[in-house]
Amino acid sequence: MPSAIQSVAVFCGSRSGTDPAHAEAARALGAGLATRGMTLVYGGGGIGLMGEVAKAALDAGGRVRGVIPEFLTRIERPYPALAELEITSSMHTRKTRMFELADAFVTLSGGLGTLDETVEVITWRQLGLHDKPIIILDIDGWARPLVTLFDSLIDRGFVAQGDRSIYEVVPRVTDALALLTQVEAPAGAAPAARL
Ligand SMILES: Nc1ncnc2c1ncn2[C@@H]1O[C@H](COP(=O)(O)O)[C@@H](O)[C@H]1O
Repeated sequence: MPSAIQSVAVFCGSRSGTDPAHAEAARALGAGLATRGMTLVYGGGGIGLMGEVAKAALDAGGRVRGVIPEFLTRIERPYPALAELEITSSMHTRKTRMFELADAFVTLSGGLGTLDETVEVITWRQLGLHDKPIIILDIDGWARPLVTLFDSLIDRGFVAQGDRSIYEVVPRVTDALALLTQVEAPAGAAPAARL
């Protein structure tokens, strides 16, 4: 039975980028999820946009669940006030665990790690392993080159036309939050063993 979205994995940068709009968006997203009663699932770090989104969600009284591989705890420094932090043995188990904990995914601006996480949940949905909503935020034009690449892959016949509907691209945090309150959480997803 589909139900309301209760937990959202946010993929975002371990750096904050050059434009303060990215950090503002991270804070708005964290606070917005918290005030809507949605749990934030994220990579557990206390740095960059990851730290901003977690702090904002916690400050707004939200539930935050961090998932970080042991080797990264010294680099991405878990957010100090985080009560719920799972430490995994590898990047792969981190990604699988974040996938399991989330009803939906939101990509905020970030670097290569953010790209990897985003493309992975898109491809898992393309392969029919899940039906969870995927929202890409285009803050300060961050997502435009990515969307252009995806569209080019469709135009060149490497990706099916219908796969364009796997993800939504929105310009504002308020649009992402509105979508999350409208869509339903899918009934089931692939067991971790299939990921
Ligand atoms: N290859 C990767 N797969 C998944 N996640 C990764 C990978 N490389 C880095 N990450 C994590 O993603 C976030 C954001 O990284 P940015 O490169 O700053 O976007 C961070 O937690 C990385 O550990």
